[in-house]
Amino acid sequence: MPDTAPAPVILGNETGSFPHSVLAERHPAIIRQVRASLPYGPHRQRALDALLAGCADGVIEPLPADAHDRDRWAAWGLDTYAGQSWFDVPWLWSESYFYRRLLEAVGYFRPGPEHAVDPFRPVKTAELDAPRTDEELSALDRLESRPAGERARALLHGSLWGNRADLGFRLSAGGDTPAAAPGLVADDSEILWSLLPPAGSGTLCLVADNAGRELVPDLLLVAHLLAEGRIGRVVLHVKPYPYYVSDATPADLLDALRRLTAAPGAAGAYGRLLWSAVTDGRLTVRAHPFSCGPLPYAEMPGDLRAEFAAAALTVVKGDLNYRRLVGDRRWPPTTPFADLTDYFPGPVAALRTLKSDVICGLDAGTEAALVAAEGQRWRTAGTHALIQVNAGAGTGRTSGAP
Ligand SMILES: O=P(O)(O)OC[C@H]1O[C@](O)(CO)[C@@H](O)[C@@H]1O
Repeated sequence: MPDTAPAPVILGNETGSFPHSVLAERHPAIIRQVRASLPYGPHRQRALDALLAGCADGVIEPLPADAHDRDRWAAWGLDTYAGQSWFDVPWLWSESYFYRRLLEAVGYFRPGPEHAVDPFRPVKTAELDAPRTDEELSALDRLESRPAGERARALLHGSLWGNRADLGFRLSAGGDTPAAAPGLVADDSEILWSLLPPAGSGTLCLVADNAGRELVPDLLLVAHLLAEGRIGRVVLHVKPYPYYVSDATPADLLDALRRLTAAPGAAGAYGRLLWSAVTDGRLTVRAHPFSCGPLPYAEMPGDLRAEFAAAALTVVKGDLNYRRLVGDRRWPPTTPFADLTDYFPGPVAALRTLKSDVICGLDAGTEAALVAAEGQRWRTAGTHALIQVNAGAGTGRTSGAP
């Protein structure tokens, strides 16, 4: 980011701010939801009690000495932040560590009956099995007769707006997804398509966000791109363990694939295409530890950097990934997206509905209109979305143009 002075890092210590409400209200609500979803024994209940008490006024505790990932978290800053208030360290860091502590409390990484039991699985499967998912899948049949360009656009928008299906978000948004959206605050979709030309044989990296009703449309988009020959290969990056309630793990991907292949009509055909793409190696899955890391992508490790560098395009889905992509800071909203993503090793696109304060790449008129209509609520309400692309990332060019 050559000429862009770093903006202040977002912390959670301002009472009344959105980050503060996530730490003070949403995290306790998530703990309550987890204990209502699965019957944890007394030992786990006590650990959840301790985490709940610590969320309110405690300090960040280190991981147990025998935790398998203690060194990794030390490298990610735990030794610096342990002993400090959850509210006084970077918000991105404290949110991420909260999920690691939650998994510790429920014994996710420990030998025993709770080992690898996803505490969020009941809510994820309820969403995937909901009749609404059937309705969304059957809508695909109507799309089949439309021209390829129209189908592509619809599937891109399905993947984009699927990002509203975030279960953690709904815990504090009144129990349902926000009302239909007025539109995009930035739309670089033409540049995105130019990076995925017809007869393209390149690799698409898709950094997934939520499982269920977001992952399904992501998969449909990917299936379409493979079927139309716009890409030769897809690498789907998911989380190695449960995270931010609804983030997709490898198990969630299998659930989504099974859901699709069992569906009638066009959805089933897409599902079978994806199934064979997995079996013949055109669709591969990565669950890199850094995907659950508390740091911005600017600090990604070399192996991940090399993977993204080799892709024709990396599509980064969702709000959390956006925060990690541009840096979880109070950027002036007109800061160019390209300036903040130039460090990325190859062309990169963000598909995101706006659910936290971070924003960049707006033109001044758009920002002014949003503020005039809504104050600052547009930043967090989940009712706006964006498609931003930096086609020159990794080349030293700072423009969005290819
Ligand atoms: O599922 P998404 O789009 O990443 O959204 C999750 C978002 O929810 C929050 O937990 C609160 O907004 C953010 O921390 C995060 O950015």
